Amino acid sequence: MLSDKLIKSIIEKKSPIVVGLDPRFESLPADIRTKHLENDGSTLKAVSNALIEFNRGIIDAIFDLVPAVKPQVAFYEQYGIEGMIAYKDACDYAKSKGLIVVADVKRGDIGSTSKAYSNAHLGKVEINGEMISAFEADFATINPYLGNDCMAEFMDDIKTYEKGMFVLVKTSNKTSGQLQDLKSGDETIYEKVADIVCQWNQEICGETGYSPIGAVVGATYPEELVALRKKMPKAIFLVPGYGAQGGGAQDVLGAFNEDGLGAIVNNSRGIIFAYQKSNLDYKSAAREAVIKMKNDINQALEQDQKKYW
Ligand SMILES: O=C(O)c1cc(=O)[nH]c(=O)n1[C@@H]1O[C@H](COP(=O)(O)O)[C@@H](O)[C@H]1O
Repeated sequence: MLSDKLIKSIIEKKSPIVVGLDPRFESLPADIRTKHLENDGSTLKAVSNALIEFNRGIIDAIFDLVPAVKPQVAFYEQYGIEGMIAYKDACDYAKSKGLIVVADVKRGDIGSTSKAYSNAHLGKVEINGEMISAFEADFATINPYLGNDCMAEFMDDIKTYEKGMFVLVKTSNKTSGQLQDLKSGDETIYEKVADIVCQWNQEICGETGYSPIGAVVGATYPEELVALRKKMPKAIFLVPGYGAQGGGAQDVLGAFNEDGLGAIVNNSRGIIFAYQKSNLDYKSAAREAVIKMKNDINQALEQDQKKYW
């Protein structure tokens, strides 16, 4: 089961970290930008080729240190079809290096439309009797706003192809409370979503005790992380908001179970653009940033008596 694969890789690499592949063309190293603009002019293709070169460099620099990467589709989609070619390359290249890929697509619609999203990112499409993969990720991020049936449509593919999903429970952004913190009866909306995740966790769970149905909870809400961890013991938490959004090692401690497992912390800009605050080239700077993040989190876990290894 995918949750077992992720937990085992976290243990093997001693690294509960996911690197966010969220490239912005204007922030890429000048030599990469110049080379591709010279080759292809001011075109979407030039950008796409630059993103491919940049991402491959990042993946080469960090694949032995972390279990997973998380490409956020918006950074590719903005460049149209050419951008999506770079998105697919990020997924495929990461997988070729043994990494687990979290497709940050934040999908969810009426059931039948969700099924099409699931086909695109986790499952396959049928063409003339043949089953073919479009984008082949492992996990997808899911927006639960439309309710249970929008999530249920991903379950077939999760079971058939050993995939998983991370459901948005309490997001890291400033105004996440505007809807998510509203009360319905005794519980907030995000607690209601957590209840749904728990129900899915009863239905599917791996030998490590963790389910491939995980939860997104932001590093920027450390108290909520603690409470939600107790509420969803079998869910792996995807924790964004570390680094650029202000979260640090102490803030994410609550995401981990007493066994020292159960969470992967995402950092995108703080790793891929670490070179901007360093004298190193972009690959070495990304590697250094991952090592520092790993040490910081492991040290905090050790002090909290939660370190697994
Ligand atoms: O689902 C996500 O990954 C996500 C959820 C959330 O609550 N907050 C959040 O920042 N994210 C994503 O995590 C990444 C954070 O990027 P950095 O702030 O650069 O580390 C982006 O890809 C966001 O879209």
